[in-house]
Amino acid sequence: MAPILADSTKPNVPERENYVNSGFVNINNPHLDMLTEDILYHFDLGTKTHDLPSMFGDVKFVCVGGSPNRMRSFALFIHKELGLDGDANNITDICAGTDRYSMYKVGPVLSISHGMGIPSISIMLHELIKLLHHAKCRNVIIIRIGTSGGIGIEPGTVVITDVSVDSFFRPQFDQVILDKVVVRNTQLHQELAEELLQCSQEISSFPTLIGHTMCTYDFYEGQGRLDGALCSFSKEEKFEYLRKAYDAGVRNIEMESSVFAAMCHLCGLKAAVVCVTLLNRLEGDQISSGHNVLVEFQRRPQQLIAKFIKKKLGTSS
Ligand SMILES: O=P(O)(O)O[C@H]1O[C@H](CO)[C@@H](O)[C@H]1O
Ligand SMILES: O=c1cc[nH]c(=O)[nH]1
Repeated sequence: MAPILADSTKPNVPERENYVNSGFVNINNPHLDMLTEDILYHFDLGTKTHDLPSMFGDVKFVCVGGSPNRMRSFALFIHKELGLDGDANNITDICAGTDRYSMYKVGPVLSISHGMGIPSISIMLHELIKLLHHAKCRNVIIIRIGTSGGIGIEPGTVVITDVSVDSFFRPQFDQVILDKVVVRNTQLHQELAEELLQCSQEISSFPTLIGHTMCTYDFYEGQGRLDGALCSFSKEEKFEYLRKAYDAGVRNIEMESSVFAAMCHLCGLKAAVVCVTLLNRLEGDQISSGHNVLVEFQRRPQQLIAKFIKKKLGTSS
């Protein structure tokens, strides 16, 4: 078993200490200075081929979510909400040269897809954080707008994560680096979470709460589902586990929040995770709501974030 080390950047320091770097993104990699060109391969962007400061220098909000279609819809929605000039339908995918991720820029808002699971979002975040650094962006807020399975709460509830926990309900992300496991802090920005909750109270058309989010490596066995191709536990064991999770403060389960929280924290990015719950896992495993209901649920985090962005920009009515 590889040794478990705490991250050298003191994972358990109060989060604020990471947000005092004049607002710039903290890149902690001395090797990058040695590169004559940095190629962001999965974005099809690079420091020699693109003028990143002029393309992205004004970005203040980055919204990420699993699906390319959702992130395009969000871009169209935010274009309308911010009352920006031009035809939103002309918004183009900045990463069209690769089919890994989709990226749309709408005024100060960047909307990017990250695929499913920790490895996929982690690759995206490495390149996104370097992009924000190369573009000299300052005071960026990053928010994951996703879907999740709820525990003991009404489907359609929006959960704002205070801390992401692992399958053992520990507030940590274990990053394997070479032959070591480095333990990283998964706390999200508390003030930002409170601000978002405040915004949700002004919308009030759907329930919203702050709670712990459990991040797993899998949708089926990893989330205690009885309906995967493989299942080695009983119904009773499943419910015992989900009840334990609930008692530990977990209100929803998804698959990216831990590495998202850890990487954003280390790089000094103010981050939030806002996920709608598609079902109550104490009532079932299959996502059986109709298409229209699911589409409406997925819009809830978008509505909340649009309200928040407008408020921040001072364009809220
Ligand atoms: O709705 P998104 O952002 O894709 O997130 C959730 O949905 C996927 C599983 O269906 C996982 O990626 C999970 O984290
Ligand atoms: O149950 C669910 C629903 C959406 N996403 C997940 O990861 N789990």
